[in-house]
Amino acid sequence: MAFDYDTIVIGGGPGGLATAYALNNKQHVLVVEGNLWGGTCPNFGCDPKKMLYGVVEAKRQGLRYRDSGLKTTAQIDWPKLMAFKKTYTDKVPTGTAAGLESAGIDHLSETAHFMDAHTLLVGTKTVTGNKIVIATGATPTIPDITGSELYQTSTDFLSLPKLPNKIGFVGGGYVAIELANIAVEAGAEVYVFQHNDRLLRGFPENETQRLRHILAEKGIHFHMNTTVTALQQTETGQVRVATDGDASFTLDAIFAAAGRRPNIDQLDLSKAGVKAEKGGILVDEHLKTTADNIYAIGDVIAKQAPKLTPVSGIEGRYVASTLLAETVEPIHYAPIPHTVFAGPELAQVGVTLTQAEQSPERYTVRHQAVGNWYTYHRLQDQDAQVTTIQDKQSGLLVGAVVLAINAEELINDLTQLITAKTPADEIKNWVPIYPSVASDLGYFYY
Ligand SMILES: Cc1cc2nc3c(=O)[nH]c(=O)nc-3n(C[C@H](O)[C@H](O)[C@H](O)COP(=O)(O)OP(=O)(O)OC[C@H]3O[C@@H](n4cnc5c(N)ncnc54)[C@H](O)[C@@H]3O)c2cc1C
Ligand SMILES: NC(=O)c1ccc[n+]([C@@H]2O[C@H](COP(=O)([O-])OP(=O)(O)OC[C@H]3O[C@@H](n4cnc5c(N)ncnc54)[C@H](O)[C@@H]3O)[C@@H](O)[C@H]2O)c1
Repeated sequence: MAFDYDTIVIGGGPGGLATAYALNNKQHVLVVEGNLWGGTCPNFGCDPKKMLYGVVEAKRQGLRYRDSGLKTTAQIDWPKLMAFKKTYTDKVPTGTAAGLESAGIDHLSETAHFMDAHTLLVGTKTVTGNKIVIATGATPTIPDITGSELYQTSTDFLSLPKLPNKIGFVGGGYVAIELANIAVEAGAEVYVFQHNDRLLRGFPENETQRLRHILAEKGIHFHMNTTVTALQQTETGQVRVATDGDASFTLDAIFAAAGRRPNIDQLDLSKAGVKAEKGGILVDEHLKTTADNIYAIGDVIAKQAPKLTPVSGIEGRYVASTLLAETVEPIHYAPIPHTVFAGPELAQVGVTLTQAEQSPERYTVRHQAVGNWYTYHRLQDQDAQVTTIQDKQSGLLVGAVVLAINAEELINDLTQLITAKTPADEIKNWVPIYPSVASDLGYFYY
């Protein structure tokens, strides 16, 4: 049977675009996007978030330097901050579509629905593909409670024309912590409601508690072991937030940050024989779904790997090389660093602290309070902490946790050492800029 396309990619985010560009010029490819070209990350995720974070963190750095010769009364002008964000985000959808156009990749701005394993309804058009790659990402989960229509999401937060005075976040994960930090730094009164006693699960508890303490000192009110049970609009347009405890709260806005669910509602997966569970589309170690000709990648799949932009890209390029018969190997993930941008940042990579503590015969764990080291003293980051995990037999670095200003940079450098399996004596011959984050690297390696 002749198909319209060799491969159709559903979703024009980091994963789908990586697939399409890797297949381009080798296959006849179509990409379909039902909302904004570029997907979550550049339109309502990582990129706009970090533009806001960069500015509020500059204000915070000013405060850190207040006893170091910097006189500052910096304040955040929210409308101008939003305008700054829009200087980047406004151009993303058109710029992304223009990039596809100039690369000669066919693309349709419509939502796709399966009709069968090879056929999609895209708007009013029917298109067929030999292979199909699902890269439809994820969307915020809205807790199912009375008044849930009053919840806003991270997408709304990142476009707020005016910063509300009193803001609540439900959830204690990446989104809640990062946005709560931006909101409190920008001058809002901020409440975080977490249904259990653990923030940022997946990161070591000691570090998450330190971070919570730092954020509480900035003014964030943490309500742990608190479940929000109902929301109600007040006559003045505020939101009354009822909880399972004694307290209730009247806020100007409340945001659901209770995780993200896979974008599969519109796909009609059953018509194509593709199976999914709560965490996402089921795939094998080649990222093939339960239908033989259909693959799935990125945030939409059920997986152990973190749901992050670079991971979607890796999976997109991997599936492309599978489709081009360039590889028959199962997907392999290099160590994946992740960071919570919360002023300071909490970052980790590789073997986790829990894994290391469970196998003391295998790993050496070193916790270092580095606040008095030159780098962190200069930055006035007295709380900085670095934990390294080394393999006892080889002496190689295999994991790290960093809670510090610029943790993203240090964790990137440590990731490089872990990935390249760089031994300590090789670092000694390496000449980084001094003084810099990289010039500390040797001190983390024994
Ligand atoms: C607030 C926030 C901050 C984040 N910060 C970071 C960060 O700092 N670093 C990081 O690495 N990650 C971050 N992430 C996660 C990151 O955004 C995602 O991991 C990444 O965007 C996933 O890429 P994807 O291509 O798999 O999915 P997406 O980017 O979600 O793209 C999927 C696309 O598919 C489209 N689509 C869905 N259904 C259909 C359909 N039926 N037909 C056609 N198109 C469809 C969607 O409209 C969307 O554009 C953040 C996420 C959020 C929400
Ligand atoms: N810096 C980054 O890399 C970054 C930033 C933002 C988002 N992300 C990605 O986006 C994903 C989603 O982030 P997220 O913060 O929405 O999810 P998350 O999974 O990180 O955290 C969800 C939080 O909500 C809580 N929760 C779950 N169900 C709840 C309920 N019914 N009521 C109240 N609380 C509930 C959980 O205990 C958890 O604390 C992340 O896991 C990550 O993959 C990454």
